[in-house]
Amino acid sequence: MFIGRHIGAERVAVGEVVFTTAVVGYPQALTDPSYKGQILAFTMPLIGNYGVSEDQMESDGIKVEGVVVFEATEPSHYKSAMSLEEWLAASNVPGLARVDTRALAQLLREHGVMMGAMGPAKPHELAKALRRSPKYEEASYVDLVSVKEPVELGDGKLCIGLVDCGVKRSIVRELLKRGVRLRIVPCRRPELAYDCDGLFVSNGPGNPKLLTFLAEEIRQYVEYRKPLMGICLGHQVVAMAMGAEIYKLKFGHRASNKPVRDLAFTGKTYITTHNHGYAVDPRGTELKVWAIQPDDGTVEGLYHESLPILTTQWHPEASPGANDTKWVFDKFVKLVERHAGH
Ligand SMILES: NC(=O)CC[C@H](N)C(=O)O
Repeated sequence: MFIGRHIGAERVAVGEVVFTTAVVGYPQALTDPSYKGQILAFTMPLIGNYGVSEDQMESDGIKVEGVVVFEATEPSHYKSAMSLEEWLAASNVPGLARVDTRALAQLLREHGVMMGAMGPAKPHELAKALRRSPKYEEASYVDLVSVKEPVELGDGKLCIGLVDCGVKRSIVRELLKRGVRLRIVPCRRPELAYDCDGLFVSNGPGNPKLLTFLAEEIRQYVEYRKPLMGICLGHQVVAMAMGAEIYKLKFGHRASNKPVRDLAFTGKTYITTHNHGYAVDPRGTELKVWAIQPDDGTVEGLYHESLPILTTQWHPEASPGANDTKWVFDKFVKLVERHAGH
């Protein structure tokens, strides 16, 4: 039990408690749909210094269930529209401040991530809320953050279909910047984009093992031998489609300075942004590993020798984080161009 100062919405939240060691980028993290179902603790002790503005949002609003910080600071930035506390209150999301989030991170590192409840309530009420809530691994979140109907964006010649499991705005921006047309389709209806020149499966929340319906669809798409890319949840789903196993990491990778070693294309080690609790074991499949996380050997990138498949477990769009691996988007768009004969 951690006791702190209640901030934000006056209500109880339940979710899987995870931590990020990112130092800046809290507006992007809080609005990343991949965090749906999770309570996010920041080990960086000062959160809120530069307030909140629309251009930092990765979706239409806060997606985490609850926020844990040491100090929720008052903003000082010319673009800031409101403080972290005001934003949480306006978004109906509870927060907990004055918590030793580094001690919380150590606890999660030792015992692994776990479900938690937080809010202005008595311990037994929180315990009850926790008991009543479905477990993170068993709950399906993608439908809550996917588009309901297809959306077309951009006006390039090349068309890329984007299967939306909760895509970050910065991924959409990176693809559009490269002059393509995007057809964003609901995660349950990927076939609406099969006639595009390439297919992209987005990041997203929850346990990838619950997405067998999507992996099955992607397996069929692979038969067309058209370009296919996945980021994070998308990487996991593409790997599942090719027969890979998924396992859960003890406490995940959530940071904006994780190393990724490129073993195949550039031979360099990059500083990258991560937000994943699950990982892929591609042994026994036709997929080849092109990138790993050197600290624990986690598979971070996959490709296929004869099919145009490219994936990353980390977030090359960064946001928040270093822009060192944006070239992965160039690589995919070139692949799509080549296959489309442009
Ligand atoms: N950012 C993501 O796409 C996260 C994928 C998945 N929910 C995981 O935790 O591993």
